[in-house]
Amino acid sequence: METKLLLEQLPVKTVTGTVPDEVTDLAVDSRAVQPGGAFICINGYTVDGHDYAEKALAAGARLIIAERPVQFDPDRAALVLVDDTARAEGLLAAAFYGHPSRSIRLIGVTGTNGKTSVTGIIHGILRSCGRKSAASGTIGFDLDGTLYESANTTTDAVTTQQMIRRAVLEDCDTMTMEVSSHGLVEGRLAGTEFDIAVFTNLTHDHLDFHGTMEHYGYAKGLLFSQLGQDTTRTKAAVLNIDDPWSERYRRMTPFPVYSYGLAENAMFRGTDIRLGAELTSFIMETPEGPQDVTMNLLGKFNVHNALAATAALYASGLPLGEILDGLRSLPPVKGRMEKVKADLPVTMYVDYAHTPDAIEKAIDSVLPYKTNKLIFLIGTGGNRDRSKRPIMAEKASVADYVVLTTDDPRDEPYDSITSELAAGMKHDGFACIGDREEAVRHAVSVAGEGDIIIFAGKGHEDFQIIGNKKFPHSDAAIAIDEAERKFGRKAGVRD
Ligand SMILES: CC(=O)N[C@H]1[C@@H](OP(=O)(O)OP(=O)(O)OC[C@H]2O[C@@H](n3ccc(=O)[nH]c3=O)[C@H](O)[C@@H]2O)O[C@H](CO)[C@@H](O)[C@@H]1O[C@H](C)C(=O)N[C@@H](C)C(=O)N[C@H](CCC(=O)O)C(=O)O
Ligand SMILES: Nc1ncnc2c1ncn2[C@@H]1O[C@H](COP(=O)(O)OP(=O)(O)OP(=O)(O)O)[C@@H](O)[C@H]1O
Repeated sequence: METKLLLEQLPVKTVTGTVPDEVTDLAVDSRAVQPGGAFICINGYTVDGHDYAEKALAAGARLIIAERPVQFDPDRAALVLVDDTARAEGLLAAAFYGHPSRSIRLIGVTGTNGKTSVTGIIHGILRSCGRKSAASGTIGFDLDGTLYESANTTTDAVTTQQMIRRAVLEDCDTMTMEVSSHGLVEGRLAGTEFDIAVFTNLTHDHLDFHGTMEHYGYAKGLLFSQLGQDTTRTKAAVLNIDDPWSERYRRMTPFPVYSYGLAENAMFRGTDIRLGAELTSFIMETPEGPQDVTMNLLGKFNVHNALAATAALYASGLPLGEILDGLRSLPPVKGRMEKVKADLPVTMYVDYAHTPDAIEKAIDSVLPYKTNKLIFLIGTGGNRDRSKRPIMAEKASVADYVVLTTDDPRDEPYDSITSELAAGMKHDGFACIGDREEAVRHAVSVAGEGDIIIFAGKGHEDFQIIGNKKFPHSDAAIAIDEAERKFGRKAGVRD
């Protein structure tokens, strides 16, 4: 791309050195720099990208975008100073990749819980209708059925624009993105044009980063204000009427609102909900009248997620009949109240609940058909929001027996995590076992025939991060192994 055109995107303070006619690539990581490319220096939480400018130049960078002067040879490269390189990254990346978000229908999904689920439901419905679709988030980047790994729920701006561009080149008509509050606050989405913004809910999480719920709530609100003010465009906000924050988000955008939830005035409303161990049924009230829905997604929270996805797709113009056919045939979202497929005398689920609200919702989803004991295993990550730990255990106390363990302990000692969880327990029926494999085995060992066990916190993940290393880990595989041992029979794992 012509350097002149690229730099027109930015409020530039100064340009020094020899400006190349063209820039061949953009990078925020010196290790990814291509000869003839531009390197953007980001001051991160761990290191300062400005300290890697020299490496970037050695790798062939011809343009350095920085907030402060760095050493460079003015005959071989140029230095562009700006106020905020994180914002610059978004604007440059959007321009460099040809503003791909303008060439595709882009749906953004934000909220404390449910982003992965709603994103997966929208993507799954579109694909089941034979449409090409892309999705990005915690699970990775899914380009119409091919999954690529990604480092974050909402990736850095360069990666984000690259993904949208790939979706455009693959002729996807829609891309659905999980939008984290971190991503919004850090400007990872600067330069990204959303058509539809979806809000799931706002409850306690990430207060180590945002400080207060008020700041956290406003961070999520950025998605709605970033829909912009150009009302000649067909855009929409999809809001959960049961969450009080929706009223504030409604006021942040001039675009039409499609509401959903269980409250009476919701445009897409769930009533007559029947929760089962394998299926969920409900009536969906819609602008086209009531519809019967039976789906493989479990738990009341998934009724909310199904309503959100339906409202978003309806707002995008997909016929209601096609949306509901897709919803009815959708498999469970990976690792979200996903039943462990094994013929055993216990019913086991793997779930990703790692916030107080998600734990409450996961337990609520099995209470209607629980006949024996409910055993609930929860953990939390190390070196992250500690204030939620006792509240999580308090919510988990509704279960008959609770196993307190770790998700990704990182550098934090097991005991510090489990003891902070234990502080919130409301009864004595619990055990603290920091080693997650041992904890999973213990949960199974105390179960009797007819009991339900929920393993929460790791969901779809097949690893555990201990220290700074990833180790293979699967709650389901360990649970099946232990259950076979306990009940003295092969599990007969089903497809
Ligand atoms: C705390 C946080 O947000 N960290 C993010 C941040 O990392 P960082 O600031 O530590 O980066 P850094 O290592 O200091 O590097 C600074 C700069 O130097 C560059 N560098 C570094 C080394 C080198 O050799 N050369 C070089 O150029 C880096 O590429 C970077 O541009 O920037 C990275 C690149 O964009 C992110 O991957 C990383 O997310 C980490 C993995 C993370 O865990 N983030 C969490 C808090 C997060 O953002 N979570 C939300 C989801 C929340 C939810 O569940 O809802 C998310 O969207 O993922
Ligand atoms: N709408 C919802 N309301 C409350 N809890 C939910 C909802 N949807 C899912 N959950 C619970 O939250 C867990 C995580 O769900 P999901 O991964 O969809 O959320 P997320 O917002 O993507 O979370 P994360 O950003 O941590 O990946 C689920 O396993 C379930 O226990």
